[in-house]
Amino acid sequence: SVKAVMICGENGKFSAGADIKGFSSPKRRGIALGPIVSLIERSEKPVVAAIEGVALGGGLEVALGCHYRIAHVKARMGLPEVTIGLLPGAEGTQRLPRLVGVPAALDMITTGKVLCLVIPPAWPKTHEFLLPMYLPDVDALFCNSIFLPPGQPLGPRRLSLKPVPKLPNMEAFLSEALVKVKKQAHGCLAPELCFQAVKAATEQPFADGVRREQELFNVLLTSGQAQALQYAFFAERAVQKWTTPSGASWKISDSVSLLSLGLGTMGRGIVTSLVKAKIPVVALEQDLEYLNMGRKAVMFLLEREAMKMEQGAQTLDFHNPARLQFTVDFDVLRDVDLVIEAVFENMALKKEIFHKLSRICKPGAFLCTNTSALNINEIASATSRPQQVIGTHFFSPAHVMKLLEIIYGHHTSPTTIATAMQLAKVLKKVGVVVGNCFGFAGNRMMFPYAQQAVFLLEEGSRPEAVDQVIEDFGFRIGPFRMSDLAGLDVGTPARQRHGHRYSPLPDLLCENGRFGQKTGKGWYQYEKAGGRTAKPDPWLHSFLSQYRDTHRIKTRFIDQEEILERCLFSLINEGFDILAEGIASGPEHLDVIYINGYGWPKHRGGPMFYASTVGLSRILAKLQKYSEAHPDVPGLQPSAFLKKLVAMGNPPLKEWMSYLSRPNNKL
Ligand SMILES: CCCCCCCCCCCCC[C@H](O)CC(=O)SCCNC(=O)CCNC(=O)[C@H](O)C(C)(C)COP(=O)(O)OP(=O)(O)OC[C@H]1O[C@@H](n2cnc3c(N)ncnc32)[C@H](O)[C@@H]1OP(=O)(O)O
Repeated sequence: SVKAVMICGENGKFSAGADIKGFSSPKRRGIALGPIVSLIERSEKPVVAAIEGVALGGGLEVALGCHYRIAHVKARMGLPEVTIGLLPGAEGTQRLPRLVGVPAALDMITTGKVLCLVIPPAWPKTHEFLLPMYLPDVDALFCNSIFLPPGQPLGPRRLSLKPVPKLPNMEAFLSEALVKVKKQAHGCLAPELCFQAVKAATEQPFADGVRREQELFNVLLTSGQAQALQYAFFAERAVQKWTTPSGASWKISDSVSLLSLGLGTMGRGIVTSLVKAKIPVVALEQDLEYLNMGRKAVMFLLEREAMKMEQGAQTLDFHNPARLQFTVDFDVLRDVDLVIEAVFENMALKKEIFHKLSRICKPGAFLCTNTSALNINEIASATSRPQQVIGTHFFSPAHVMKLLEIIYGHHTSPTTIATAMQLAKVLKKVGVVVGNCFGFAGNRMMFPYAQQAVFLLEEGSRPEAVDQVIEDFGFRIGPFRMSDLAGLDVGTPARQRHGHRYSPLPDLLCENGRFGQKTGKGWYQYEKAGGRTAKPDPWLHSFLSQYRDTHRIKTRFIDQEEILERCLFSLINEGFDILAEGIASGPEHLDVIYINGYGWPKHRGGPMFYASTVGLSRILAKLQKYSEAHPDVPGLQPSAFLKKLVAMGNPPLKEWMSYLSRPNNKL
């Protein structure tokens, strides 16, 4: 007597797919979702997927096995398996191309993008894939009347029986698509295997395509990359759950106004990201000329962001002074709830400004400083409210980069930390709370890495060789290309200083007018000042030879293994010191920082996860070897905490912190 079956989720959500934890569980059992989806599709009774909330991964694959799909206007759908190192393994790579065509299916499956419904102008309107309809309107009657004219056979509704829509130039399209997928993958395996599975749909009958999908799925399931990406998925969520023991929190609502002080590169990005998050913001500069320059730059960024968004300009509403205001009048400080200072990295200037802020701002206002290395306690000491002072280290470009490093000082209150975490959430950034030390967690780990890269040049390598190794590892950009991009005059780096090895190379390049991309030459040469295409530079090669001759450094061939190990192991080594000092609450925090702020390849799970996969004993042995060869480089001397973990038998990463004898977090 059943006329039709409707599958829906509970609590406003269809399904987020398979339980990701299950993939790495030792008790993993082969629960095959594909045959269940096939069974649904073979049903003689019509089956409708009623999608509300999310239909992701295996959830969407179930919907693809149904004969009809209807979706709530706010539904989000996608096959994000690639982002956790897998591919849709329940026949989704074979059904989706049959439904939406190869180009759209490839795009969804190889990127994992999650789609929202685009409501057509003449809504309501039917569409093969997405029929926008509010769920309350859906009932059995609706199913009968709209979908099931009496006697209509279900055959044409079964996707597995449909051919994959042909393209006039399928072969050429696929080879071009493969080049694009490989280029964007940066060494991650899953996008290419996703591609192969979809390609199989274009070449083989459905059943054979499914077999190919299963083979490829199993390759990924057992790969280290899938484990790394799934670790990163949970690590990102765990660090954001950070709370103070008192459970302090503070909600940023529409009635809160924020002020960004300083409209240089960082200030402009910060204002843009606040406006994007629809927080009322006042942008303050010290002088009218800088204000006007800053205003122009912010407006340019906002126009560009609005163009990327559906109905962006109206939504952002940035011409409305209630939303965004520019001023040189410090009196506006009296009314704002939170200030983000983003002036130059100069302690004296910052202290002067914080003294002023503390005098003018209302008593409850929070004072954030955007700094990448300066001492939060010293800045806070210039105020009468150190408990409300906190570091918010944005990454450039601030309206794009996801990381917000949040630094608490000696006196910072839990409420202030909770406020900064809430700010990160509202800005759709990943907030990671760390303690106060020079460079905090991220840059502190970056220093030994950058230092090793320069030492390798002194000893015989070239910028292009070092960058190549690091980029082959999966970083978007190697240390020298990064240095040229940021400018050689930005950053810290006599061959000996305080008894430790030090390289003057970056300074010498600056003295030769080589500041990086902005001057058209740095570690590389560029087509013009401001150019982007790095070319190896014979001038630099001969400069390096002369430098080695002057300092009597014997040039030697340095292989890829040494380049990689000296750069990455020194960075990881610093990470162990940071954990031991309680600057970060756990290895996941450092991994999330590196993935979201420094371009560490996510499929390697972050530096500390990577260390756990390489094996701590191996890292220790290599550091010992390199530090014996370079006794004047402290960054290569193995961390005591690393040594302890090796002595304890190399415990799994989630147990590392339990080997520290004192509580690692003052909060
Ligand atoms: C039992 C398995 C055995 C395997 C044997 C092999 C047999 C082969 C079978 C093949 C079948 C393949 C099926 C399919 O192709 C594979 C998949 O479906 S993989 C999963 C794909 N889905 C996703 O990647 C979705 C990931 N989740 C999200 O994108 C987001 O979480 C969300 C759903 C959009 C919700 O976002 P938010 O509202 O912001 O909330 P959070 O992100 O904070 O999440 C809340 C809470 O839920 C946890 N969570 C979310 N999704 C999953 C998930 N799929 N599995 C497990 N846990 C999930 C998340 O971690 C949070 O948990 P908390 O931190 O609060 O503990």
